[in-house]
Amino acid sequence: MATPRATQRPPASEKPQHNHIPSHSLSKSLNNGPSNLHSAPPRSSKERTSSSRRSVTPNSRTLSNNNNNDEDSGRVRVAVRIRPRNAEDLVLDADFADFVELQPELKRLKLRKNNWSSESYRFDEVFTETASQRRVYEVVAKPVVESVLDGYNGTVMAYGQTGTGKTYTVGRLGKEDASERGIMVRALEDVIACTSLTSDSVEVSYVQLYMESIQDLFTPEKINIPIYEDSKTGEVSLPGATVVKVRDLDHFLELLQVGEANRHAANTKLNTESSRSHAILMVYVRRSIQENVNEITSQQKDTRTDLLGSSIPMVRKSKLLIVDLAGSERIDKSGSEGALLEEAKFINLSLTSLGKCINALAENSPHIPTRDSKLTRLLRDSFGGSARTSLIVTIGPSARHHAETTSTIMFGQRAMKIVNMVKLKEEYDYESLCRKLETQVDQLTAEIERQQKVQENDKNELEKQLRGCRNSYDKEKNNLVTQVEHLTAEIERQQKLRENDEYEYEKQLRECQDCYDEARKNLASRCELLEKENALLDLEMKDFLSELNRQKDHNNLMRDKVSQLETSLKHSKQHQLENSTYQKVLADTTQMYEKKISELMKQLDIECARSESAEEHLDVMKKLVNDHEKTIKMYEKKTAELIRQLDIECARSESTEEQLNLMKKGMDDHQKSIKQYEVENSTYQKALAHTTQLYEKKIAELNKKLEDEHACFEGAQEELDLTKKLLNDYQNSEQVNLIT
Ligand SMILES: Nc1ncnc2c1ncn2[C@@H]1O[C@H](COP(=O)(O)OP(=O)(O)OP(=O)(O)O)[C@@H](O)[C@H]1O
Repeated sequence: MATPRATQRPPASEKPQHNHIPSHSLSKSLNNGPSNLHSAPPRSSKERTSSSRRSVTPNSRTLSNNNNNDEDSGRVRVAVRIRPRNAEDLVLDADFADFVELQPELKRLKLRKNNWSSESYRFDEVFTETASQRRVYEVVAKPVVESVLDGYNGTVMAYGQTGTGKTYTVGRLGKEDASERGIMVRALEDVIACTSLTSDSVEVSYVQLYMESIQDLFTPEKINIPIYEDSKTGEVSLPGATVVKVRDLDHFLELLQVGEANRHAANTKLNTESSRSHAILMVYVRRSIQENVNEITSQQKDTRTDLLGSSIPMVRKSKLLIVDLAGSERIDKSGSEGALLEEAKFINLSLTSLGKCINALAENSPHIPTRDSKLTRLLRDSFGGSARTSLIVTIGPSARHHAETTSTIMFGQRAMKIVNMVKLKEEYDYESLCRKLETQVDQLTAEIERQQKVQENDKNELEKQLRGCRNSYDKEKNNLVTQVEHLTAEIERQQKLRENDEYEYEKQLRECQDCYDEARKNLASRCELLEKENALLDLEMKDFLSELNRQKDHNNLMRDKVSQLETSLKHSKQHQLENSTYQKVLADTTQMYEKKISELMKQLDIECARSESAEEHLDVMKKLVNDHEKTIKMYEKKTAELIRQLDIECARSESTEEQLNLMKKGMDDHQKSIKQYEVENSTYQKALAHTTQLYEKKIAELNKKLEDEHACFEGAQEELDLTKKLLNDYQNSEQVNLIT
């Protein structure tokens, strides 16, 4: 219940309804089915919400200005629902049909006053006792929910006497049977389905108003929660209440169950099954808008791009109130006493002040007593404010409650006269812009840091590679140098060895040659000597032989002589007697000759032995010559082998020299590639410096942008604070005026 429309000034951030009137894809199904309380607005095919929505694809949300129901679109819609008869009703009220007559096809309800007169009342919808929960939701609440999704505040409220089905209609969880789900669950189901998990948010608070104290149903310890009214926007909120961000429907069902349990616990404490409090579910929907660029007028474009030179994201922050009021029975009829009476008075106070406000609004009264109770303060926006409101009034079938039913019907009738001025709750989403820019700056900074890191890494990698190359080059160079040194040393050593060997071999060869020559010479001289000796010996032998022969001849002669002598001796012996002297001389001569023969024989033996030994010596010498010849041959073979080895060594030395040349060439190539690396490295460093400069420039620009944006934001904030202050002052002065 807001101040009269004439006195309301739409805040700068809000748009009057004639610009945008909500509609939503969800009504599509309804347009073909049963009519709903709020006229279904036509859709533009252009506007579509993003595909990241949680389920169905929403349709157009823009209305043409010449909508026929334009005048009527802000009116509070009222439907009436009758509870099916229960056992008690069946026993006690057989005459019910005579008291109330429902004409759903005419959307009328007839109440019989007395036997001869009855009154007929027209509603936006009349639900019979067979109406399903789904139909009630779709007709009563769904248009409001769609409106909320389009950025308008909305209220769905159940009003009626105790036990007529308010909680059943609004708060039924339908745990066992989903078809029994009430408005709260179905509304959240649609809200969750039509919002994006990433860009939108759905939050809920659940409170009860009991004896003018607001208690948090999520955190029941929180009582006496103060109401905050935004003097500028007229928005009513409960900053002290727990706000829970809804993840999904199951999460919401859990939350609602907790709230219901807390509400039930409070009722049980009061020893009653009926709800003694008003339960209010507040659903805060925040949706970011991805507007079609073609649909933004150039003026809008200017205002949305002036500040930062780039488009500012828009956000729609709407609120849905689903209210399950306490029973509206009369105190005298309920027969309450003591504490219950006090409680009933409070319930009545809030309901009475709600009734008063409704009356004042219905009669276009200049003063609406919204501040009389917390309920009316909380519902300030719902009746005569900027919200789209649907009211479902529940009645019981019992004729015994004739007065309550009539009063409920009259309440509904008066509420139908109230016309709200629904306003789009759209504003610049500075928060998300700030977040977006901060994220962008963070991302850019991170990107720059990443790039710098990458470049640094590249540089390090290149330097590492270069170092590696240099190291491997140095290593290789050192290796090569060492190898060359080794090889040179080896070659030198080999050469030295070779020279030594050569020298040694030559020496040996020379020695061998000398030995050989010497041996040959010796052999030759020896041979000569031996030959000479041989010749001598031959001569001697010949002499000996001739001598021997001569001696033999002499001997033979001697023998002949001896035989002659012997004959003579015989003769002599004969004559011995004749000549003893002669005999003696003969014996002496024989003796002397025998002695000479034995000496000659001895000499002959000696000469033979000498000749044998000379022959033996000759054999030895011949053997020695043979051995010498063999040794010479062996030396020749060895020399040939050494010459062959020398050739191999020469070939090896040549190949080593070739290898050395190759290595030197490799070294030159390495040096060339290192030079190339150095050139590349300097190019990379230049590019790095250039990129770094670019990024630094970019960061500076972004920082400047951010600072400008902060400055704008602070300016706007200051303006906001100033306006708030002015409005507060104005309200204070108005209150002072009212009191006076
Ligand atoms: N349309 C309906 N169909 C079937 N049962 C219903 C219907 N409406 C109400 N009831 C039943 O009637 C009883 C009372 O309903 P409910 O508690 O919703 O009334 P209420 O108006 O919320 O009462 P209170 O104000 O005392 O809390 C419940 O048992 C409920 O299940």
